[in-house]
Amino acid sequence: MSAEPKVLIGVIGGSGLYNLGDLTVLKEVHPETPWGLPSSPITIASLPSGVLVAFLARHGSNHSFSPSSIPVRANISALKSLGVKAIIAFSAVGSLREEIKPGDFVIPSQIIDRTKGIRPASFFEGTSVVAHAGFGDPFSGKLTAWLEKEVKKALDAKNVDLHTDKCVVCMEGPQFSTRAESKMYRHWGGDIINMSVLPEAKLAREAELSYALIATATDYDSWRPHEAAVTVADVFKTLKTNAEISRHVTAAVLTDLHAAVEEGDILTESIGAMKFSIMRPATTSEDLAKLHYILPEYFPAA
Ligand SMILES: CSC[C@H]1O[C@H](OP(=O)(O)O)[C@H](O)[C@@H]1O
Ligand SMILES: Nc1ncnc2[nH]cnc12
Repeated sequence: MSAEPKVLIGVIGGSGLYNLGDLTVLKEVHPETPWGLPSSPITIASLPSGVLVAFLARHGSNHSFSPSSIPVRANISALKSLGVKAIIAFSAVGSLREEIKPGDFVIPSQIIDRTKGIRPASFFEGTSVVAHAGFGDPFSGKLTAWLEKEVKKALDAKNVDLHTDKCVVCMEGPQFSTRAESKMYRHWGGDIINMSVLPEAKLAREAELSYALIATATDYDSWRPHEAAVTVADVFKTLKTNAEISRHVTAAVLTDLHAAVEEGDILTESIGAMKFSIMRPATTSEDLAKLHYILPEYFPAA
């Protein structure tokens, strides 16, 4: 009897990327988690190599969730419940640098948090548990390094530029930034801006999942003097091409990434990341059951 194929990699699609193209869809699941339902049903699909991938549309299949109302805890916990160990998240971003042109791809290494505290950003929120995850390096270093090499090869074939080691500013939205804010983010060291890498990256860290972002630039935000400030119409201009290139990237890298994840080294930073983060254990059976769903190693079944 052969073992069930594993779904080790989750892909989160952002604005414009609502499916991974013509992969073989095996099933769709929509698990009810302790934090509710994910944004959309999760598609389990097979690559031509037979490798399986779980795909989730961050804003829902019809883009029904605004960035501030995405059920991120449900999304991350649902992916983990399927056995996912590493997440590749795609995001449409504004560029804060002249050299990052609309149509370019960026794999960032840092985040500046400009969300407004209205998004639930921890699995421990509302429970008796107090925990503090390390977040100095908000993306998985090993996964990012692996992607930098392999995504570059895939993009070279399409003549698309890749920028690495950049800083993404995550703003609340839904309105875009003012010109003054956009200029300030450049002074702060921001290179690109979006509305959705947080709390996704924080929750992936708490769930001990490896997480990396592949950002696709759509516009120059609002910092350029004498140029119009960004509108959704600008974003739409490159969204379709960026989505096609994103599908090319996933088709090119996911089989080898699955092998690398299975081999294990990529996961060594994320697995065990929460081991010394918990200050106060669960004091109620409800909290224990809830957190067992996301971190069974530290919250064993009663
Ligand atoms: C459509 S412009 C603003 C919207 O686009 C980005 O979405 P995602 O990161 O999911 O690709 C940005 O973060 C905003 O949510
Ligand atoms: N300029 C911008 N600001 C915030 N999120 C974005 N997503 C795409 N472009 C953006």
